[in-house]
Amino acid sequence: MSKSPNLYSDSSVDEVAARLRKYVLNCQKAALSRHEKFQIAVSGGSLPATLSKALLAPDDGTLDDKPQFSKWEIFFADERAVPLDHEDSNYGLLKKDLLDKIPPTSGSPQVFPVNVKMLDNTQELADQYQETLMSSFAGKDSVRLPLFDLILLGCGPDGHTCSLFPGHDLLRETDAWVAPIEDSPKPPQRRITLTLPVVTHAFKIAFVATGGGKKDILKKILDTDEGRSLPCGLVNEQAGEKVSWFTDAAATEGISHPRRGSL
Ligand SMILES: O=C(O)[C@H](O)[C@@H](O)[C@H](O)[C@H](O)COP(=O)(O)O
Repeated sequence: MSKSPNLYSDSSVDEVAARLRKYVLNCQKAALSRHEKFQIAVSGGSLPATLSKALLAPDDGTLDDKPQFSKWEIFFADERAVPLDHEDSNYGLLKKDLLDKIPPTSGSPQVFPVNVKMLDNTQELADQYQETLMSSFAGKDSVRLPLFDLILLGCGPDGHTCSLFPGHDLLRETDAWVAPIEDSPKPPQRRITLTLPVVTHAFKIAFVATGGGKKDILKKILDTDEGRSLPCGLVNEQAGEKVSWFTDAAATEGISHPRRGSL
């Protein structure tokens, strides 16, 4: 069993964003030294806004403090089966919150949205996205699982993450890298998602959860046995110290998690 996840709790969202920036840039540095690119996956929800706050803050002038966006490959940890300009699209959200705001001088990331020609069939949408991952991660070699440098996730009030929901059959998926879901309890119902083995295989996994609305679920996930079987709890259990939680004081009130890391 791997060690516990790291838990960082700051007093404000601005401080969470500052810490997240440092963490993402550390991950970027490690990734660039491994393979000269930075391959990440991001979810929807409130994450893109916090990520934008983190990454678009002024840098300190050193290379280590600059997002080198031209070396980034951005994939989606989950996506809704809607057109890219639809208000429910995670791509659309990331575009609005982050991509459109990156100054031209900072370079442009390569972004991998879903193939909108497949929106009518979520199985095909998932299969196509898996093909996209295969060509980006496998090259000519066949790999068992894609190895993301970093996966950035949110945590839902029921403990879901990506579009992996508590008690859903998808949590038992072991073959597919990307799977369809047609009965998401969080609207819209039709989505695709990275599967649990892909998430836990990543080099690093970061959860960003802020605000008093996350307090009860974070306590459950981080402090109770029941929470271990929730999707976020499963990621914690299976990926251990590769996981870091970026939270604020409102979200962690009353938590007695054993390892409050410092970064
Ligand atoms: O597309 C989605 O619905 C998300 O990827 C989902 O997993 C989200 O990250 C959580 O629901 C947390 O959302 P909030 O950060 O808005 O609470």
